[in-house]
Amino acid sequence: MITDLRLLLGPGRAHILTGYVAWTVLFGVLSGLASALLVPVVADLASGQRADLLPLAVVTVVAAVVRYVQTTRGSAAALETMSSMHQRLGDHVVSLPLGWFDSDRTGRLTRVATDGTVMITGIFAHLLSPLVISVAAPVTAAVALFWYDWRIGLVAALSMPVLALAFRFAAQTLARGEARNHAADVEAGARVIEFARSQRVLRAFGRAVHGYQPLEQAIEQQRRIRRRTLGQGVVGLSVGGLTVQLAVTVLMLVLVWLTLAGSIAPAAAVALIALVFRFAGPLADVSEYAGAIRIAGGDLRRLTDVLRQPAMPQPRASAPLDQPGRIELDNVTFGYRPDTPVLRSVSLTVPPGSVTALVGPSGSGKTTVIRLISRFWDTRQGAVRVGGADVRDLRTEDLTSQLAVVSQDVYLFDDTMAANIRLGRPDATDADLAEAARLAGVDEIVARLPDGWHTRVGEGGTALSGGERQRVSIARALLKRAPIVLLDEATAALDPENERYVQRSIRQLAQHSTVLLIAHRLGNVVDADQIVVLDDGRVVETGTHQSLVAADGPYAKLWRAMANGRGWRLNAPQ
Ligand SMILES: Nc1ncnc2c1ncn2[C@@H]1O[C@H](COP(=O)(O)OP(=O)(O)OP(=O)(O)O)[C@@H](O)[C@H]1O
Repeated sequence: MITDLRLLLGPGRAHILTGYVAWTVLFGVLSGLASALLVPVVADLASGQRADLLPLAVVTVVAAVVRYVQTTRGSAAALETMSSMHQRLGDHVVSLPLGWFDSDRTGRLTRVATDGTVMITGIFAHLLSPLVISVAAPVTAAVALFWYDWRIGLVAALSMPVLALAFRFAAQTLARGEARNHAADVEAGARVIEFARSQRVLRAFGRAVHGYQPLEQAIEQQRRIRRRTLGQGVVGLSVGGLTVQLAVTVLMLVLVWLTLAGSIAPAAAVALIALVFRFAGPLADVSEYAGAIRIAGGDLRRLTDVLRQPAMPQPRASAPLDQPGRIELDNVTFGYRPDTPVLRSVSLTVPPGSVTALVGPSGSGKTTVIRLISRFWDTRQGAVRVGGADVRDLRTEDLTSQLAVVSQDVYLFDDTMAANIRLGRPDATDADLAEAARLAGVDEIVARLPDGWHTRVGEGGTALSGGERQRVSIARALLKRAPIVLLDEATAALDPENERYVQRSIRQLAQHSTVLLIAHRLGNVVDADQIVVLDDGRVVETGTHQSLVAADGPYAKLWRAMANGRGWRLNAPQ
């Protein structure tokens, strides 16, 4: 756990944690010492002598001061860990390959990032400190028992490994149960999100009212696992508690025996009983704290696991972009999974300032090409170059400054229309914004919205249609004026009005930028300077529309299928 907390704090700040733990141990030792110093006081009082209270008073005052410092150090360490946690998570998540963000991991990340704050406060305030004190104080009390009577000290020392084993068993049982609970919670959470997201489909097929089986099964499984964990947790805690009781009983028996045998004076025996309870009292809590610490440790580990995920390697400085606007895939073989290649030895060049259309049947790898150029993933074989530089030799900010991406799954933030378009270039003037919006046909959408430019578009842009969202995304790209525009035309929005705007925007974009587009519209394919045909992850043809139709190869078949309204199918009948 300490390693995970250090990782969250980041390099150069681990001393905050070490300092806090040191102060906590010191406080635990002092409170154990204060109990030990009670022994002579009680013994003197029991035998009717005058007791010297000074050492006890000094240690108590010092312990109070140490407690104050320890608590303030604890709050500071908790605050520091929380703020650095969010910062480090944020910094790291943006450097992870997009392949990492599957729905399970995203759900888990959401959970750890939101629960993380509460969890870290809890670790410092309610777990780490009590646990350290509950161990340091009894250990000091055991040393004191040795000091007063080595035989009782020996029994206390011998009981410690047995107690440690019992606490370990309790902690492991609780932690194992919690890990099962967590997995069941994540599964149930993912199914709830799936249920909410699939409402449209479920309702369309009349399934919503009949219950959603995967969700019901996940909730039932969650309930079963929680019940089992609860039972096992009780067993674990009972074993820890009973072992402490056993240790106390043995200590008391030895003490009584030694007193009856005359080895210990009755007054001293009374004082030692107090010390035995001081030894055992905090230990009784250890199994509970240790269990809770293990559980929190599991949560913490899930949080730091995100930080341990290898980030996309970044060069210290970017390679020079000596061929601005040029895109090149050089013998690229890539698969999302190592055993299933999606692109096979793909080589293609998009000259600066040209419009290149990427066509091919569904699943042929067109979107994957765009993802590799954007470096959402790294290719394992071959090279992807942007502006003449391998994308792996460019820092993220330098690569993204070269690219504007208009994808099918346009994400709009729950902000105003203006703010969503300004994402392309935050410092754009109002006039530039209006011009980009006009070209992409967003001004028409804005005119229809109740608050015009100030209308919030809802999370994910739910207030707009698919075609309208893509127009907003094109306006972003127009505003950004990046040297390269990667455009994945929306198949879902093939209405003539959209088509008109997209074509006009592409013409406009082509004036300043290289355009690589995944084309689904006849007009954009015919007008392209170059057409690259992909089939099953391979480039099967390259040329202009005329040359490819004349060649009467795969493109000509595609073209005829498309013109006949049957969509892109390489094997469509001619
Ligand atoms: N994140 C992913 N993980 C695993 N496989 C993926 C992933 N994304 C795409 N694929 C697979 O890679 C192959 C190529 O997909 P890609 O999206 O590049 O094709 P496409 O030509 O753009 O298809 P479409 O025209 O239908 O969008 C498909 O078999 C697809 O199932």
